[in-house]
Amino acid sequence: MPKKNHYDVLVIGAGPGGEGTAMAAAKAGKKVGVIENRAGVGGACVHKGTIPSKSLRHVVKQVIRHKINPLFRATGDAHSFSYPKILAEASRVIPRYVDLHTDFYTRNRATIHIGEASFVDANTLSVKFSDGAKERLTADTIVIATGSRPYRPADIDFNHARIYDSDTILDMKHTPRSLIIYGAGVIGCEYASIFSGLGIKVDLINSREHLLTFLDDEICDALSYHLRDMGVTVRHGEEYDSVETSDRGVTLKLKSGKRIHGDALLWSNGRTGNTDSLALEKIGLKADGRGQLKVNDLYQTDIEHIYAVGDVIGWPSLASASYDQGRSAASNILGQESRYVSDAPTGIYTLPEISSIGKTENELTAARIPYEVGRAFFKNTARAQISGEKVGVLKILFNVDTLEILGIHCFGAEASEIIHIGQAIMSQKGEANTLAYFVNTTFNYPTMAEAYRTAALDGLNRVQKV
Ligand SMILES: Cc1cc2nc3c(=O)[nH]c(=O)nc-3n(C[C@H](O)[C@H](O)[C@H](O)COP(=O)(O)OP(=O)(O)OC[C@H]3O[C@@H](n4cnc5c(N)ncnc54)[C@H](O)[C@@H]3O)c2cc1C
Ligand SMILES: NC(=O)c1ccc[n+]([C@@H]2O[C@H](COP(=O)([O-])OP(=O)(O)OC[C@H]3O[C@@H](n4cnc5c(N)ncnc54)[C@H](O)[C@@H]3O)[C@@H](O)[C@H]2O)c1
Repeated sequence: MPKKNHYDVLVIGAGPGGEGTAMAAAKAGKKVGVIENRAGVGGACVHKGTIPSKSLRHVVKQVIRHKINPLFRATGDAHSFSYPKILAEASRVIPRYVDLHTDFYTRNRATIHIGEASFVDANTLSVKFSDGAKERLTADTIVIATGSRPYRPADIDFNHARIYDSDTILDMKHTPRSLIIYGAGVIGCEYASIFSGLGIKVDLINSREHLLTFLDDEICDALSYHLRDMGVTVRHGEEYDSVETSDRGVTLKLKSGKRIHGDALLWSNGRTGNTDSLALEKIGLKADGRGQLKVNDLYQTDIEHIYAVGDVIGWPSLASASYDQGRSAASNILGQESRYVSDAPTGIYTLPEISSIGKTENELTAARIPYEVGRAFFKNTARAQISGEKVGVLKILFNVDTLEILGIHCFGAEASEIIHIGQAIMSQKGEANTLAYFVNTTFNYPTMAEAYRTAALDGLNRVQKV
């Protein structure tokens, strides 16, 4: 094998997981190669997932403001914003992001090979290029960061012009009047917000009994209320039976006998790990039924020098966690101390957004931990009064005896930013993590962070001894 084709570390996939690994290993002086089967770096995160959906949401938020703000309403007709137009605006961020991150690889001398990787043996990968040519690369260590893609049941015709998943919805060329979303997980709820925000009638079909069951009940209820308030019809406990299509639309038949009609269908019911093209059988590794790989706390697969990070290992399947898992895998490869990523906060970009960290009320009750709740409603903060973003609440759950903060749950504007203040305090050891911080520290005013002080005072008032 020519020396130029041998690497210390070879990474498959240039999404957040692959980038985190590649950057950390390259900075430590390792010779790093990255194999990526898309034309540009960034992974599904940049091309199909986090970045386009958040950018789309950002533009939709601007449209909503435009529609409701009397100052702008007089200047034009907000209804002329079609989905393709909004998509075009939102998509501008992608090439900028790809250029920026390509530079990161180049500056750190990590070589990118654009092609499809598959195993030849446990130290050799074959790369198939778009023209059919192949090249072999070898490495001491290999990191699988191949991510995931939408799960597509065999009985749904995803080639039909009216049926989309979260990848293909980013190519939709028309503005439907009504949209059925099947699957009310994070992706389903975020897109329900986006499309209802555009004035499109949305039917959100959930196979479970509540939305996003991992959230605190109160936050779940608030999300349901606000989705319905935006015109989304939410149906729980429903399972699809079949999908019928015509040139004009889609009918989703449910096992309960209901027939839901829509101009288009967005299927967002789970994802599959990208492992089927890796020829894992050549090295004796096996993915589970969802295409995911099992790893230990060091992100090693059953083969010591083959690691896996990101969506391909399943939970929590977040860009934030994937990047840090990649950095941790690199630390392990380098023989340094590393962190198993188990503390990622939840950030859900519905309208309004949701963020949380730590335990929910249900979890604390089940564990018989004596806790109390301190709440602050955004409508009572000066900053929310000024910005007009008055919907929202910050909840702090704390131990009644020690005042230790056990969980923070936030619903409303900038929730995913605000959460980090609480996260920083919760990560302190011992007495440094108490409610007292928020009442004994002066914060900028007017800010949304004021909600922490209000919630802490509310909580303390509840535990004052009589
Ligand atoms: C609609 C949507 C919205 C999301 N929003 C958020 C959010 O707001 N916040 C958040 O934290 N997370 C969000 N996520 C999740 C986030 O995008 C993923 O967790 C993240 O992309 C996972 O990173 P990764 O590096 O594991 O994989 P990916 O980003 O999927 O990258 C893996 C790359 O490897 C490539 N690849 C696969 N197989 C091969 C092969 N054999 N050879 C070469 N290359 C290969 C893939 O094509 C891909 O480009 C969202 C996801 C979706 C779908
Ligand atoms: N803001 C964010 O952080 C964000 C946004 C979008 C997506 N994501 C990530 O993408 C991942 C995929 O999102 P999603 O909405 O496609 O899927 P999801 O895992 O949230 O679930 C979507 C739906 O699929 C079904 N489902 C999922 N797993 C199932 C199982 N094991 N058994 C039965 N039914 C199951 C459920 O009906 C659920 O309503 C999420 O796990 C999330 O981490 C994150």
